[in-house]
This record gives sequence, C-alpha cells and structure tokens, in this order.
Amino acid sequence: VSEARVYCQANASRPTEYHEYDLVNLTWGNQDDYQVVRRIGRGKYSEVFHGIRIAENAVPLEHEKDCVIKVLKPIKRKKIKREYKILKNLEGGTNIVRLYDIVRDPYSRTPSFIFEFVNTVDHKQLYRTLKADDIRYYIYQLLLALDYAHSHGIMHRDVKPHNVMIDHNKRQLRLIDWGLAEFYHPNTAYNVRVASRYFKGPELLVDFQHYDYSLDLWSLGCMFAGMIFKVDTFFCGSDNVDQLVKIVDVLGFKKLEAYLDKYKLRLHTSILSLLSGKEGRRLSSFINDDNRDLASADAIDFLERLLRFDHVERLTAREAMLHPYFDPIRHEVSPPQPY
Ligand SMILES: CN1CCn2c1nc1c(Br)c(Br)c(Br)c(Br)c12
Ligand code: NA
Repeated sequence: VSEARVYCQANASRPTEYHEYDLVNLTWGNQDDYQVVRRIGRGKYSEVFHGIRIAENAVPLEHEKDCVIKVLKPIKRKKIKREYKILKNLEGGTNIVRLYDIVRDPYSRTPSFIFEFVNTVDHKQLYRTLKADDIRYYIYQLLLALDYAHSHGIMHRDVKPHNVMIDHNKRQLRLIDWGLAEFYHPNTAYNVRVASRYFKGPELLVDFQHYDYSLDLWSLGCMFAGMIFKVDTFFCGSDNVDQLVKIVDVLGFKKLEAYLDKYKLRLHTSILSLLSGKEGRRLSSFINDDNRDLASADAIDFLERLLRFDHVERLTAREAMLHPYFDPIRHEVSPPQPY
C-alpha cells in the first residue's frame, strides 16, 4: 500500500469539521437574485448557464454582475455537501474558481451553484493559438491551483482541459468542477471510477485504490502532452482497457510490470496478453515540424517526470513548478505559496 509523499496529514492536522462534509449545513441564498442569460454547456451531472446577479441593493459594477449558474441534476445530497465544503475550504485559493452562492428552485428544489464568470473560449480553439511561453504560463497557473488544493488536503480527480477555464485576454486561469474532488486521508481506499477516460491515471486503470494527490499530476501530464505536441488527446483510448493499452504503447510493458510487481497488483491474463512485449516510445519521437517550437527538450524532460506509472515517482505540484522548463516565465509568476 502507499501514502502521499506530501501533505499527508493536511486533513488530520485540521479540525474534524474541515473534512467531515456531511456535517455541513447548507445556507441557501435567494434564487431570485440571479437571472439566466443563456445556456453555455451541459454535462453528466449539471447544466451550465451564463447568468447575471440582480441583487436589488448594491448596483454591481458592470463586469461584477456576470456569473455562472451550475444547475445540478438530481444527485445525492451528500455529494452536494462534498462539493460545497471543498469549494468553501479552498475559497480564495490561487486560481480556484470562486463560489458566490448556492440557491435552489422553490418548486423543484433543484440546487444551483453560483460561480464567478470566466470569459473563456473552447479549449481546442484556444490551444491552437498558444505560443510556447503561454503554455508555460498557464500550466504554471494550473500547478499553483493544484498545489493550493493538495496543501489543503484535497484531490481534484477530474483535471482536464474542460475543467480549466482560461480568459486569455486577462491571462486568468480558474480550475473548476470540484464535483469529483475528495479529501485525502492516508491508507484510504478510494473509488477508481473517477476522472475522464483520457486523463485517468494508471492507478485507476489497474484498480489501485490507495491513490493520492499525484493522480492530478498524471492528468495534468496528459493535458500538457496534448498542448506541446498539438494533438487533441495524447492517450486516446476507446474504453478503460484500451486506455491502458495506449499508455503502455508509450511507456512500455516493462515499466508497467515493475509497477504491478511493486504494489502486488494483478491484471487479467487477457489484458496482459494485449500489453506484453510492447517496447514503448521515446516522448521525443512525438516531435514534428508542426510542434517543434512547443515540444522543447525542457518540455519533454518535464513531461517525462509527470507520466510515470508509479504515482510516487511523479513530480508533486510544488516540485513541478521548480522545473527548469518554467525558467523563461519565472519573472512574471508568483512562487509556490510558502510551505
Ligand atoms: C461548459 N462551459 C463553458 C464555460 N463554462 C462551462 N462550464 C463552466 C463552469 Br461549471 C464554470 Br464554474 C465556469 Br466559471 C465556466 Br466559464 C464554465
Ligand atoms: Na464547477
């Protein structure tokens, strides 16, 4: 079994009510303070709208009144409490999306979360326009958000481009959708059915339940690989077994075997037969004329330290920020929060 290399006692060192989220009592705001402008998205668990705050008293500044209304589909009340408690615990954290309010419909009693608005465009469109230093800057900002969450005892568990809102004009990034996030406790078995397929860490795919914050760094690595190699999805599996096949195609079967041996994990012979013998590919073999300017030697070295089967070998968010890859933008970003 294994435990996190960092922030292992982040929850144990805080009062019980910090992580006992089912004790939280939700204080509901007034749904009439908000008006829907238009729908901007829908997911498995929610529908998302651009809204405005029409609170009668203070006349908010022009940009202040914008908000995002996340209408939750019928889910367990406990899950609402978890997302709410995590958003409150992380409130004000670097690049963590700000929760303004929670409201519910008087008739349907459907709960909605009211968030700050981020003027974002579709990530596929945005990433095509990013230069090398933009990628350094935004990945650094995402690492600041992850280090803040991890230092506060919380794993995000769904890091992917769809959950990283970027307002490129303001050079502002926000990590959103903490609906799958969870409190980290050592020696705890977690559900492996988390994260989105292309961003699932090997630990989830081989059913290793004693994972930790380092899961988020694998997902960040998958996102970063797509950005520097200019591909939509770096590990693009058709199902959870194929997802592991795609990872072994790159990292090689030998390293998977070492990981399985270390943690005494077993895979079905049918799956092992799909994977055995795969040599793997050097990450530099993904460089081409289209991505050469982004996939620098530093970027590849940084990526190589994230995409490790063994979660304890991956860089932590804090270690990642100190990698030489970020040297060209270190002058314009803040250092990791003091430990
Ligand atoms: C599907 N889309 C597009 C933009 N956008 C979406 N979901 C969002 C959520 Br949840 C939040 Br919180 C914020 Br802030 C923004 Br912006 C969001
Ligand atoms: Na959200």
